[in-house]
Amino acid sequence: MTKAVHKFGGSSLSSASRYQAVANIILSQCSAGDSIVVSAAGKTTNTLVKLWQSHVQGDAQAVNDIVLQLQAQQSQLISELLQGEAARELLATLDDELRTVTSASQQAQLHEATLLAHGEVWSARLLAAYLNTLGVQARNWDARTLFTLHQGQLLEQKNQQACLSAIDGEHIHVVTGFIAADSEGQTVTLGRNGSDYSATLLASYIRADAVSIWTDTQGVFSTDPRKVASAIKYPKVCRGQANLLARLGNPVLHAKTLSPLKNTAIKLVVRSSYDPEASPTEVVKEGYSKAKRFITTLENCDLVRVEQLQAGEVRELSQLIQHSIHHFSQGAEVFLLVPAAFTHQVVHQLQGRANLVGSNLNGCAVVAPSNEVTSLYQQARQLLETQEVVVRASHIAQEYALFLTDQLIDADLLAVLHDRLITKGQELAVIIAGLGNVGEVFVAQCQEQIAHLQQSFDIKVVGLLRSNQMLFAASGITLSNWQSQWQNEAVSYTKADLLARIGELDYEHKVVIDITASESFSQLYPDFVSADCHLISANKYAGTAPNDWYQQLRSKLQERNLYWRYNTSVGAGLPINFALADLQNSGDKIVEVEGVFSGTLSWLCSRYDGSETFSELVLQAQQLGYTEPDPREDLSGRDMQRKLLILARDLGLTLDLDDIELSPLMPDSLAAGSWQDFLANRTELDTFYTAQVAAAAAQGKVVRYTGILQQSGATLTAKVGIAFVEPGSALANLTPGDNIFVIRSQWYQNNPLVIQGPGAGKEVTAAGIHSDLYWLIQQLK
Ligand SMILES: NC(=O)c1ccc[n+]([C@@H]2O[C@H](COP(=O)([O-])OP(=O)(O)OC[C@H]3O[C@@H](n4cnc5c(N)ncnc54)[C@H](O)[C@@H]3O)[C@@H](O)[C@H]2O)c1
Ligand SMILES: N[C@@H](CCO)C(=O)O
Repeated sequence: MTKAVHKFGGSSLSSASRYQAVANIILSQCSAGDSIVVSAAGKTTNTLVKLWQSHVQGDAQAVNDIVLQLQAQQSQLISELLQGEAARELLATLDDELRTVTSASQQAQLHEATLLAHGEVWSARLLAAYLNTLGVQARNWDARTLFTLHQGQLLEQKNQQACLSAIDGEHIHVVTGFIAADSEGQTVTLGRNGSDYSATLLASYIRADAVSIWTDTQGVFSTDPRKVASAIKYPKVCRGQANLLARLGNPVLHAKTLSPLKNTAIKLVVRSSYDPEASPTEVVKEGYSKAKRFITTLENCDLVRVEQLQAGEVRELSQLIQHSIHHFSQGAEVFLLVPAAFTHQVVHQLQGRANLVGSNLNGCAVVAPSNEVTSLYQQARQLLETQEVVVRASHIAQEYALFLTDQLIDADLLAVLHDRLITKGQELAVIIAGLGNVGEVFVAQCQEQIAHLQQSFDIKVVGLLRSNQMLFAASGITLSNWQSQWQNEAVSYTKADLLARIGELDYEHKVVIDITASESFSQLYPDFVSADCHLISANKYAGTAPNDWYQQLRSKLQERNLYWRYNTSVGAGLPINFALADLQNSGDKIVEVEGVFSGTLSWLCSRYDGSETFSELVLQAQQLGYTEPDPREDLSGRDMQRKLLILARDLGLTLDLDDIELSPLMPDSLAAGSWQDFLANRTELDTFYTAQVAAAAAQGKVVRYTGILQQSGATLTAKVGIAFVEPGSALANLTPGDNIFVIRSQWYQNNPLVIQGPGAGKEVTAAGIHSDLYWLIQQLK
């Protein structure tokens, strides 16, 4: 049986609705035998610390006020989550505990760690009780009965026995984080981020398979994503780098968290309790992931020079102040980087061997693969200089460069540093789905194109997908002979297989390029976005999906800072979406887009002169690679209707497909049945079309298939259909296969902006997809 430990931090439990979200995660991801380690809800620990300070200052009024505040907060959580007896029981216990706190304070018998422990005890008790009301067999554990320390050292054997006998396979075990007991049974705390440490300790004692740290960020990023929007979430980070980051200011993982995992195969992942579907970061053993680039910031530290630093002394000091301390040697001297609040304690402990050499320092550290550190150090130094940041001290080591400065590295400066130092030298994994007309040409062009793009970005095609088989190679497929690799290595796959392979990719960036004509493939987009993939589509289904689904996809992309390009879905390689976006971004207001947006229908109408039947021409258009897999998608007007909807949504309109009026270029009788049925009855199409031609000719006109999107005040016109146009007009004189987009806007009112050119065809479409890929890379660089 596999066992997992999940840890939820304070922000994940900050309100009743957050508890409910956590319970949902537990319901969907946990099974009996799993353990849930919890921190104190929201800011409860801070409030308890304030209570302690008021007690120390002898401020009885403040103690009372804070007790009332805690009572109100906890009672509210209990009452919102539990009912009846379950609620009454917890409220009564809470009252008893707070009464004991007040009287202990009055009698000067309050004990700091015991007081702080209440936060975790309340969370574990409430979560277990709430899970029970949901029908989960949950049990709540006070970690003081599981973890014992003697003189600051864990009693490993005793703890392991206690944990193994407590954690049975029948329950979900909700365990308090942060707290333990000493050998006299007194409460001790495990320090900052102590609950993460509790989770990995418990996992090591019960020999769990995996630990998930659920937090408010989606994983480990190249820098703080709250400050830098373009921070890159890494799918995998090595334990060594994670450890170093923890000591150099990255708040996601504490150095201590990793120590119980040493010499174990326990998997550690960091994921978001706010977005459980988002792919996590896995912290892996050395050698299981390439080293990445990071930049962290440091605030308010002191630099202390130490004489004769003993082995293990830094660990003891970290234990003492319950905060990780970074140390390094420069020349023959050893330095400690200590959070300023603890310098006094550290200097005191070192008994005359410590000298303060810099105080109130800020700064940053660049953590990177060792062969890149020297050049990054030089670039960072120069950048800091140009930004007029005074570097008081710096240090370069094998895996990082450290800069200690007077000024704070604020979000703007961090964004500049991140942009110049971290986003370079990254890799993009490309997954191409659909190896039909366009897809095959795209892959053939890829070899040369990627060599060209490679100059600025490392790109690897890692996946090729057909509807039933895929070829996946995480280190890259050799494009010069992908066909023979396909013959030997392609395997059939399910959606789950595909998502698992994408989830395993150790790349900074990933993109799925959809060159299928498959609606079901487009329905996987939300999963791709959850796996942090950018999207490029030639396929029109996602862009024309029902509005709610479409909007959710857009928000999800935005939340994750991911891009979606689909320029070829309208007008093939023509820059129509670019043009509309540019006009709007520069303040213009588009009032009308009119024209011919189907390569197939343009080709058919322009080529038809009566010398060949219309259906004969349809088969030729299919051969030329203009049509959709089933050309009735074109003849029905549906494909052009989709294009008009994509344009309308780009203009900010909230429409669905059926809001666009449509008249087909084929008789309704041919819509049903298979393609073979269509072929058997194709004369019906010929009769239909000749009738249209005759009707147009009677008016001195010719047949074309056109579309219009027009906004006039509150009136919106959106339709595609058969039109009879003047023989000399621009619509009549299109080169067969060309599209034309006539754009009227505030700025292009009387003399419209016209974009015209090939609107279908495998070469131009494949080239258009390369243009989308190029655009994506420009954004990522
Ligand atoms: N042909 C053009 O000129 C043109 C222009 C612009 C956009 N497009 C769009 O490009 C897409 C591809 O067009 P095409 O002409 O190459 O079509 P196609 O039918 O020749 O190729 C599509 C390929 O996708 C594969 N496929 C289907 N479902 C799949 C799945 N679930 N996973 C992986 N592969 C799958 C099919 O087996 C087929 O090989 C369509 O969406 C089309 O609308 C085409
Ligand atoms: N079948 C489509 C392909 C381009 O989207 C057309 O003819 O326009």
